[in-house]
Amino acid sequence: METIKEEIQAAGSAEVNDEGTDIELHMKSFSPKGEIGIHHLQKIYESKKSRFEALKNIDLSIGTNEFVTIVGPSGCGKSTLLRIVAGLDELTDGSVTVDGEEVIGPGADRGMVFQGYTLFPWLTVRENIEYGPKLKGIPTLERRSISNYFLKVIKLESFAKAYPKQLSGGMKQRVAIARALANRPKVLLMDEPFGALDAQTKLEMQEMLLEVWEKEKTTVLFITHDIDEAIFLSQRIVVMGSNPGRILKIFDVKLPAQRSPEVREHPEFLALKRELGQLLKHE
Ligand SMILES: Nc1ncnc2c1ncn2[C@@H]1O[C@H](COP(=O)(O)OP(=O)(O)OP(=O)(O)O)[C@@H](O)[C@H]1O
Repeated sequence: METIKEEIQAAGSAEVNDEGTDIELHMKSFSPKGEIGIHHLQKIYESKKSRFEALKNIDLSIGTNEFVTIVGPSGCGKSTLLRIVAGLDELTDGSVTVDGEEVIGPGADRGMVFQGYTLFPWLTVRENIEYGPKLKGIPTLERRSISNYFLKVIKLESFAKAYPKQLSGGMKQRVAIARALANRPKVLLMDEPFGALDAQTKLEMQEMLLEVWEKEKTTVLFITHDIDEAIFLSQRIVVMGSNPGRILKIFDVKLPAQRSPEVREHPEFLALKRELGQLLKHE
């Protein structure tokens, strides 16, 4: 076992306890940054017959380990913006940077979680989590320590060998989050990840996501239609309007950093909910 311990510690990212039975991954060697810069971004969808300005003059800076949520009416360009930050869509003008480096395509520094369950059905939960690290050529032993760590974080250790079809919707999304995080992204991009879940599961997932975010120190850019969800999760909320897609207003969420379920009754929560509701009603 000593050999395993040495091998993992040499990799600089994990430690084995004294018994050597439980491989525990630590974040020592992991120094996340994840500053996102969106500068004068414009996106035009153009075909022979039509021209549609989906995003106009978007300027937004998101700091390291910040949790920012975008809300706005359907079609205002939220997903387009997120996909451009992910490098999945091309921008027309302006630029997007992560830690000062221009985004020119998808990269392991940005993890993505969508509403649809995008797990590989032919792989087990553990194999899904280990998929990214395996692609990167991370050795089996280290991959195992990564999946052990994230199985614990998402509280699905006993489902390591299960296949996606054996999981509930909430469990699948937990695995999707773990799979994205296993790549050690600096930025987690989430497009309505809890949109398809029932109300109770959604609340549980929100709490779990905040726990994970506090542990992992990743920057999160999150999209939702749900104002309560936006306020509960975020440090800042970006409200977008449509035609063309643009930023209307950015709100600081002045709630305690530690978000317990009771925070939903906080006067600041209720006041912000009213203000956001009013703003979105006119969009
Ligand atoms: N490939 C495309 N070609 C042309 N127009 C597109 C394309 N993709 C998106 N659009 C248009 O761009 C606009 C923004 O779409 P987007 O999906 O980003 O909005 P959204 O705010 O995420 O909407 P929703 O909340 O309904 O998911 C919409 O009007 C959409 O029809």
